[in-house]
Parts: sequence; C-alpha cells; structure tokens
Amino acid sequence: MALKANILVIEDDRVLNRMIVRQLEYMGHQGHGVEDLASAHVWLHKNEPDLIISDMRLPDGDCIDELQGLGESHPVIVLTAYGTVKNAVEAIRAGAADYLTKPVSPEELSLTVERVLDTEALRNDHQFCKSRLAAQTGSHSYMIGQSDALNQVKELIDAVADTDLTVLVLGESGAGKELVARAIHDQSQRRQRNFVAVDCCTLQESLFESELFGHEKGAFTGADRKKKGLIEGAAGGTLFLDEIGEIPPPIQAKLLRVLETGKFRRVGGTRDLNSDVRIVAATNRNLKKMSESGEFRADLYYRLEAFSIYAPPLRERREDIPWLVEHFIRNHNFSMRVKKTVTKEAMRKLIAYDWPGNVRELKNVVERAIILSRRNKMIRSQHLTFGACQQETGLQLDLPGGASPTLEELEASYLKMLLKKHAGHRATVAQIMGISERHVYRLIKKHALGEAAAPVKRA
Ligand SMILES: Nc1ncnc2c1ncn2[C@@H]1O[C@H](COP(=O)(O)OP(=O)(O)OP(=O)(O)O)[C@@H](O)[C@H]1O
Repeated sequence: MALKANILVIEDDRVLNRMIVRQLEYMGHQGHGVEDLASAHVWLHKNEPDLIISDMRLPDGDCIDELQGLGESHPVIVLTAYGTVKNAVEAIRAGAADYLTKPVSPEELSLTVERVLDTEALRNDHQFCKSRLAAQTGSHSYMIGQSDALNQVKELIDAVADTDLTVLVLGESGAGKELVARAIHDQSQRRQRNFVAVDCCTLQESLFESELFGHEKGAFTGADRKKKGLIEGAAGGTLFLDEIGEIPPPIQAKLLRVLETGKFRRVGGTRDLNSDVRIVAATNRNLKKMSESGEFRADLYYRLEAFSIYAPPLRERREDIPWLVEHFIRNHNFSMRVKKTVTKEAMRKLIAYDWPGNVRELKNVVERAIILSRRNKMIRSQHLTFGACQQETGLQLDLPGGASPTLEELEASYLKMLLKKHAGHRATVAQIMGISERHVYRLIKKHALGEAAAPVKRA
C-alpha cells in the first residue's frame, strides 16, 4: 500500500463527499472534502495534494475544463454518473488518471485510489532516477575542463545537438568520445528516451546483425521468438556506435540504408521497418584511410563524416588536468572520508605527463593515488604511478610451458603482458600486435584474460 496520502475530494453531493473522505481516512490517508471548484482553488493555494478526486460536473464549472491545469501537477480521478462512459473517456483524454462511476463502492474506490497512487509513485521514482542519471552523466556541463580545445567541442555539441544529424566523434582512446555522444543526446529533444551505447568491438560478428536489427522468429537456429534489436531499443533516442570502424562490411551496407532511408529489416524479416534513432558513431581509427583502402565503405564514411567532432587528446589541453584531477578526487568514494588535495609537485608531474590513455588513464592514476595515499590528506608524487606498469621492471612473458611453450601459450602470455603494460587499452595493444581491436577482443575472450583488459562498455 502507498504511504499516507493527502487527497482532495471535490463533490457537491454532500453525502457522497463525506462517504469518500471517511473511506479514504479508513484506508489510512488524509481526506479533505470541498463542494465546488472555487473552494478547491482556495484549498489548493495552500495545500499540496497527492491526488484529487473530483466530480465531473460541479455547480461552478466543469472538471474537464480544469483537468489540464490540475492534472499536470496532481493525478485526478474523475467521478462520473452511471451510464456516462462517453464522459469518462473524455475525462481520460483530457488528462484524468482514472475514473469511478457513481454510485461509488468503497472497494472500487480503494482499488482505484491505491492503483493511481502507486502509478504516480513509480512515475516520480522514474523521473527522479532519470534526473539523477542526467546529473551524473549529464549534459556537457559535466564535461570537465575549460581549455579552448574543449570549449570548441562544447560549442559543436551545442550546435548539432538539436538537429538530429548523424555525428561522427573522432579521437584517441579515453579522450572522452562517449561523453561527447552523451552530451549530444542530453541536449537533444531525444533526452527523455534511451541512450543506447554499443561497443562494436565486443559484438560477436555472427550475432552483430541480429543484435543491431533484431530478428524474426525462426530466422536462424535458436531464434525461437521474435527479438527487437538495439535500433528498436533506442527508438526515439540515440544509438551510440562506439568503434564503428569494427563493423563488418555486410552490416556497413545495412547501416548505410538506415542512414539514407531510415529503413531496416529484422534478420529473417520481409517487411521494411522505420527506424527512429539518431546515430552518433565514434572511432579512434583513421576511417578515411580505411575507406581509401576498402576496409570501410566510402559511402558510409562520407555519410558519417558530414558532421564530425574531434575530442582532442589530453596532452593538447593540459590546462584541463587540474580541473579533472579535482573532479575525480571529489567523486571518489574513498575520498569522502578524507578531503584530499594534490601537492604542487605532484600536480606539476600530472600536468607534464603525456597521457597516452588520455582522461581514462588520468582517472585511473588519480584513483590509484587516492588509495595509495591512504589516510593522508595530501596526494604526493610517490603516490602517482604513471604508464600503468611500464615502470615495473621484470615484465616478462609468464610461460607455463617453461622453455618450450606452444604457440597458443606464447600468444596468451604475450597478450597478457601487453594488456598489463598498457593498462588494458585494447587499441594500444592492437596497434603493437598489428591486428584489429576486434581481433584483440577475440583473443582476450579465447584466453579468458577479461580481467587484464580495460572494462568493456555496456551495450
Ligand atoms: N571532460 C571530461 N570530464 C570528465 N570526465 C571525462 C572527461 N573526458 C573523459 N572523461 C572520463 O574518462 C573516461 C573515458 O571517457 P570515454 O569513455 O568517453 O572515452 P572514449 O574516447 O569513448 O574511450 P574509448 O575510445 O576507449 O571508448 C570516462 O570515465 C569519462 O567519464
């Protein structure tokens, strides 16, 4: 049952009014009865009800005419005379939460009141969670930094957010591309709907198409029911395709169709469906080169790069570092107990470092320093560990087969060593090994090295 609610009853039939108020009080709520709209307004001026129960026709006016104003801030249950279903429908259309037909039975009244209060509580929770989430991931005011380079990014976000244009976000790993995509979503008309992030590296090639576009029942072995894809999951909102360079060619063609015509088909489907998503894509690879070499469809590339935003690497906007450091300290759970600051010398080092892993690496270094500095108020140079494990000597291949490892063992331990050395950054490891990030991802799975890799984003 909902908590004790404050309920206003507007009903000119004095007996019915009293009966409803008494029943509400019996249910554990607080009821207040008035007999016309004028008295209701006087009461509402000073009180904040959780629910209003109102007769449809009142001596000084029609409740329907008031619903738009009232219903926006409080749920309203309308009382209608027996046999006037048309009126009830009209009331619901005008914004009433529900209706009750006279004569009102106490059971029906209880059920309807509790249902409306529960729905309202859920709606409030939902809105609260959404606003909290928006505050955490938030619009670009949560993109920390004041540098000219970052301000330019914010200006581009402001300009494009409301247009529904497809946007390509470019930049190194960890530079904040997903944050840019989120800011675009949060500032667009689509902000009330879902932001669905898909890491194209992590989607298995065989399942990619059905993940993205969904599938019909019987489309392939194991497809025992119809499934909507991520495009439909993001309907009305934004689909963020991270690492778009990793999308296999057949799917590139289908994605191009979505961008050009807004249409797609579920796997095994024969009907064209209309998509209603705004696509924001990101990559740290050189898509232009990939399109020239035929690795990536040139027509898709041109479509995507019509509006691109470059998230600059941290080393090109060092003035953002002190702001980011302060932000990460403030947001870290451990630092809640001791208010920490960074010594001047440590800050100098943080500013001078080149940050190949960009903001993500800075965040890791700061969080590690917070833990290493334990109960100390000051974070000093000795608490900073740059380049993840680069400074650790003795980073060697750890070979189970001793002097004669198999090729598999060699592959696994080389990958493990690289992941350790580069703080789990797949992009860097891929570059060193001379393979694609997708391939690195497959090897991580094959050798069960998930823990050594950087956390994979949710889809
Ligand atoms: N300007 C910023 N203010 C606050 N936090 C930031 C900022 N830029 C990046 N971050 C944080 O740094 C981390 C990495 O950012 P993000 O995931 O957006 O990078 P990315 O470029 O998408 O990385 P990848 O290419 O590896 O997917 C996240 O925790 C993000 O919240």
